[in-house]
Amino acid sequence: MSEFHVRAVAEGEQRACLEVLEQALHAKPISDEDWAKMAPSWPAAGKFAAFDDHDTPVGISSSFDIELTVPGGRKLVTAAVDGVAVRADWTRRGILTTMMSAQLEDFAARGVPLAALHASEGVIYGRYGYGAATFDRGVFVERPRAQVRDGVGRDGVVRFVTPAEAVERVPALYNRFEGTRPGFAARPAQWWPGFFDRLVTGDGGYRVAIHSGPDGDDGFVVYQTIDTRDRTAPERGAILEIRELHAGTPEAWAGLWRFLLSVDLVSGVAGRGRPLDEPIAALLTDPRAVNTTEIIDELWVRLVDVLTALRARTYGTAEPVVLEVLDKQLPDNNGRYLVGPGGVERTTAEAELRLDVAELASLYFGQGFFRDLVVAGRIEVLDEGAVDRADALFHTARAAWCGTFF
Ligand SMILES: CC(=O)SCCNC(=O)CCNC(=O)[C@H](O)C(C)(C)COP(=O)(O)OP(=O)(O)OC[C@H]1O[C@@H](n2cnc3c(N)ncnc32)[C@H](O)[C@@H]1OP(=O)(O)O
Repeated sequence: MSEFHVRAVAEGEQRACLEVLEQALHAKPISDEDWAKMAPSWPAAGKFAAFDDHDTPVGISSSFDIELTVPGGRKLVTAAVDGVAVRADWTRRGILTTMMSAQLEDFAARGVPLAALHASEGVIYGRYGYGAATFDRGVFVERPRAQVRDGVGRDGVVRFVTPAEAVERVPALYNRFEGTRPGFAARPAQWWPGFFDRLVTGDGGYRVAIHSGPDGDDGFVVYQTIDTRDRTAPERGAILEIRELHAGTPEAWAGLWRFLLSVDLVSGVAGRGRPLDEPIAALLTDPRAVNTTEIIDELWVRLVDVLTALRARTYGTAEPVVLEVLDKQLPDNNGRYLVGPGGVERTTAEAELRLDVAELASLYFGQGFFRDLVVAGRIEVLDEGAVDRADALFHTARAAWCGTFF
């Protein structure tokens, strides 16, 4: 059997690595035109690949640095892991495992305290210390029933912009939002060409509309319409599918929804990947016009440096708890941590709860409960009183949401 070796991707090898990814994701081969758009978002830096005996790439794992807002509002440098794939004729030989090790060691050596990714499947990343940490919601709003309440979302103006204007204006607009929501991602310059520009200048028929309030532009939406009408059912209308909707103020958010629900010949507005606590039902006269179509994990998070990550966030009011963390890949993280509202430190005190770093990661953004993972046999309880304390410390009222795909 042929052997593989994993190394950093060299300049000029990116496109061949992207081909591995596109094939594994069952996408079309990348055209020259598409590559020209993608290339700025696909530098060699931050990529590890597996190569066969002929130095042909057969696996790829990529990342770039972003900043994520953690509970309490601080921003933490995070390795955004994207573009992970192994060619179908090379799977289940340990290539992903080798690439993940190389990548995690690189993050640790560079002092990057967090890593995050969107998982294609739920069974892959737990073994590398990642846990599902934020969640999002699919919604379908039935347009004929959906009346926005009077007196909200009326003060601003919504206007279409051309793809070229969107490419020029939206990044600066987004960067002004400065999210305080846990999970919010500051998008680096590298992110925009391959994700946003490619979307709005491509042939998917996406429209971009910007909302302006009293202080200027303060929100935007990217959507496409899918016409489901035919001669036998003309009343069916089109489905308007939101791809991105971000707003800097509640009024801008309400104004954008008011606009979307006003578009004619549309029977429903659908959105995937929306925040769990987006108050669409509260905005409408008939809350039953809003249907939740799915709730699914969004960001999988890895605490690369447990102490730095735990220290970066704030905690609720409760007596401190002693957690013993187990980390097979990054053993420097092994040990006990005293976590309380006053701060976090390493300790030699007796452990009260013992858990793997993946379980801790899944609770880090304040979603989910220690109690649930105890019930599921995923946290060892050494002191029963610690479970409620840990939940009071870690859980956050506001739903964590990233809203940025990578
Ligand atoms: C962040 C992102 O980019 S998400 C996108 C991920 N990419 C994809 O889904 C593209 C299609 N899939 C693939 O390219 C590959 O199957 C990968 C990358 C998911 C896995 O690569 P492989 O090289 O086969 O993984 P590797 O051999 O290291 O497997 C390690 C372990 O995970 C298990 N595993 C890996 N992938 C899967 C899977 N999709 N389903 C179930 N188990 C899996 C293996 O069985 C193995 O288990 P073991 O240690 O008990 O033997």
